[in-house]
Amino acid sequence: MIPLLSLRSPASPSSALFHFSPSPPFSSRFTKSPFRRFLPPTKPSLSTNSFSSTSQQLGPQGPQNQQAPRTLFPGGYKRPEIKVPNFVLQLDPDDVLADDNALDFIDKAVSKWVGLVVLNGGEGSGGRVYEAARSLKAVVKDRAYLLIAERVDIAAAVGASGVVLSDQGLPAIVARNTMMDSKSDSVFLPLVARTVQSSDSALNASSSEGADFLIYDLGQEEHVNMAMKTVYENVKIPIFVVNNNSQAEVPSYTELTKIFKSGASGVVLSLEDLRLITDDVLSQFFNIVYTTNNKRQDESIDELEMAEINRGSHQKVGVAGFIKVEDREKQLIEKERSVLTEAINVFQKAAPLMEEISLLIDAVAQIDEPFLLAIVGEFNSGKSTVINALLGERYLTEGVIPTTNEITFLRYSELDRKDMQRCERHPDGQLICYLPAPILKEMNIVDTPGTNVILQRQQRLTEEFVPRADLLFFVISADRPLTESEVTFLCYTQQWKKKVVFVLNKSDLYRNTQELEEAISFIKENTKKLLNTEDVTLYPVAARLVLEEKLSATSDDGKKYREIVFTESNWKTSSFYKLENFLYSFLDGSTSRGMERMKLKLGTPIAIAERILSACETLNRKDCESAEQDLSSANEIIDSVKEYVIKMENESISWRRRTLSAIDATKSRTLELIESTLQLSNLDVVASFLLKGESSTTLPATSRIQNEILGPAIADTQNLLGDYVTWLQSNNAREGRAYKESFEKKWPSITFSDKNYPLETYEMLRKLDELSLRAIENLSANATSKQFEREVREVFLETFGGLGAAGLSASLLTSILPTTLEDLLALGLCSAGGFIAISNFPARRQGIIEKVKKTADALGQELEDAMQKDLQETTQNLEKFVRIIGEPYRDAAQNRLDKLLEVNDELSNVRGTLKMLQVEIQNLHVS
Ligand SMILES: Nc1nc2c(ncn2[C@@H]2O[C@H](COP(=O)(O)OP(=O)(O)OP(=O)(O)O)[C@@H](O)[C@H]2O)c(=O)[nH]1
Repeated sequence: MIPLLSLRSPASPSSALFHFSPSPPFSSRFTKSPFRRFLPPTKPSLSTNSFSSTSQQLGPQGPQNQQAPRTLFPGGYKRPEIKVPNFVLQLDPDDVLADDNALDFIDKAVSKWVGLVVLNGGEGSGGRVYEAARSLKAVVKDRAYLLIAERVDIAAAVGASGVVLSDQGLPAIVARNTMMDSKSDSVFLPLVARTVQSSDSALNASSSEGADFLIYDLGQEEHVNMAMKTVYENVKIPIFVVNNNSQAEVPSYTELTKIFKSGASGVVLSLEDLRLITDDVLSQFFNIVYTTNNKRQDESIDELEMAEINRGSHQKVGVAGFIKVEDREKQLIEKERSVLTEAINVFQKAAPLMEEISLLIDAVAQIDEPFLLAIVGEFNSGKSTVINALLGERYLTEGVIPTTNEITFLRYSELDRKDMQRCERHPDGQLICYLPAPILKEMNIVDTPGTNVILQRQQRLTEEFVPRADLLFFVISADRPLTESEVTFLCYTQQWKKKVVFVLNKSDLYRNTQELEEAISFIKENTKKLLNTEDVTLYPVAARLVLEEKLSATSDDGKKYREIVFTESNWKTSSFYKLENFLYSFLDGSTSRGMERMKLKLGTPIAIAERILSACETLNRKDCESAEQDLSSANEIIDSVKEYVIKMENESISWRRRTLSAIDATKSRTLELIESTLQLSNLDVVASFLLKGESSTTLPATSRIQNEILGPAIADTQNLLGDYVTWLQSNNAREGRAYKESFEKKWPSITFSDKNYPLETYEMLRKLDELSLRAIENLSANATSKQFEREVREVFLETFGGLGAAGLSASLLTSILPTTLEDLLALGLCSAGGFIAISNFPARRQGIIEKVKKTADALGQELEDAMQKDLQETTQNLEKFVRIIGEPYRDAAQNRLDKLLEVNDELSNVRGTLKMLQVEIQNLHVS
């Protein structure tokens, strides 16, 4: 850790910019940090039953509802970012449960001003806290972070973002791990905040504890201003202040501004406080804050630029931090810049939410920056000591406990004294220190936090920094060569294709060269396998001894040290010199080592681009699959109407059968009646026709036909067909609704107003000509029975009309013969008597029977056709309806697929261009 010799306003409010990542990594001064965009999902997250299961959703608006892909960093976790300045709303369970309006108010508050909601869990009963936490979670959603104070169990149970621990509460690491176990599917690490009441505990919580932010209760501090100053200057995580002893009812606008200006990241408010502060005050406060911050940011950039100019322009000389570069190389750098700029455009199109793209943006912006050497390794391996030994001064703090908590960026600056340095805290949190060490004229060196520290934040900082380094010095401690966690970290560095030089530090711990050689060969053997290369560079060093030698050397620039190195054959010091030589040989672009440095430097952004490209390709492939799936699902739904049609056809068979069997039954009963009426033996009828003539009263059979057969049959059939029509219409309406719902449910992100559909769309579901009903509506029992009577009368008259009263006696014979067979006998007898006319009777009767049968069959056919037509009309209407409402979904899927395929082509082009660029870089040779 850098001793703050001339720390320039390190924690001025300018560091409290708009987003504060709890563990912000390095980012270039002039570009935004890539990790700033690790924002909490401020919009409601993607619903699981959305159109696709992957990143993009269908929609006329395009893929803006894209879900963030998991990060490329190990474990796939992101550190949640806390927006500052911000308000913390602190609530008791009673605030939430006892007050009916509270939830509405909280809803409004999180939509506007409040970024963090803390529910006090310490004192209330577990049940009430849980109940309140659930209600809060339902209201807050993902718009703000919900944290539960002191109750890790409840925070885990309700899926809260994290916990707030009191001064004496659970260790942060225990709370975080418990939360992580319960949130195994979350991309975001849980937040752990600590309530502190003194500057000492604030410092402790932020550094060794690894809390993500602090709630600082000023009520216990005697010298509030002094305590605040100490805390703000030394604590690098967001601090929200609360004054539980304050007499003031509610902080005024002036107070809020004062608190903010003092360096706090925000204020903790109760529900009551927040209710009393008007929206005007809050919006005014935020306006002022943002304006002030923007101004400060601009100012700080100006100052930094000035500092750059004052420092001298050696870093601007040359290209990409190189001296002696040829035109060819310059052209290559420009080419790389343009290729990568184009690649960035494509990546942003392919995966707009992939935060790592900003890594590439930064890398491209830094293409002209000096070579970046990062020293990585486990904590306590001696990273800071190695750097100090390289620089020849104890600039960085060394120690047996984790001492480097931040990314510390070392740059050259001409300062008056050799042991002098000037450090600045970058708005993103890392330290930039300007030192007068000559080696920094040619490269920037970065000290990173140890990788196997229990504080996850530090490990993440280093992991996130790795992609941007041009060369890694992997420091291994001689007392534990190549641990499991080192192997894991090493494999991670290879995901970014990093060139690694191993530095086996603390070699002085070995008793003899044999021990040293054994260690070297053990490390080399294993790293060769791990890195799949024969070319492993390893330097055994004893950095502490070298540093001491250098410090005790009298002359400048370590001349004495070099003399020692050359004169002494002590490997403990001489091997460090080899490491330095290796590094210095990198400096000259006209040598092959220097050229390798150039290749590494140019390779850094390309490796990042390749990694992002692979991620984009995977994402695009999945998205294409899901778009194809969506398209075929939409088509399947539309086509599934055919199955519905078949089902309806099948079901309609029974309706038709019922109708036909009703007609059949009527026909049979009518025929029966005809048979029984049209008999020669039916003397009553004959007599009544013959004697009474046309004016005779209606036959009993006629009224039976009308009242008992046709009347009820027609009414029944009309009802049946009425039911049939209703069945068709209601099925259509229900099915149409179901189709619409299934589209909406499957792809909730797509919303179409009904106005977008043609006017008659919904009408289609009801529309029906009702041909079947119309076919029967004119059928009258009265008219038909009259017709029947006429026919019967005709038959009788034609048969018996010529006999007269005398002839009738012959026919009396038949009065005792009741059946048709008997009719025939009667016919025989009568024929013998010469009554020929009677012989036509059976044929006439058969004629009527045929006629009735024909009429009934024709009616059956007519009804069947009409019913079929009604069915067709309804199913066709449904098909049309489903096509109309399904079309937008299908089109959206098709459009999305087309766009994705376009992006896929562009990604392939990027891959090709990157490959060519890589070949060109590999072909760079010393001229
Ligand atoms: N014996 C021996 N001890 C060393 C050597 N180099 C460093 N140390 C000691 O190892 C301890 C850790 O050194 P640091 O340089 O702070 O280690 P670091 O890797 O930067 O530690 P963090 O910043 O906490 O990750 C200190 O006590 C150093 O004095 C060495 O060459 N030999």
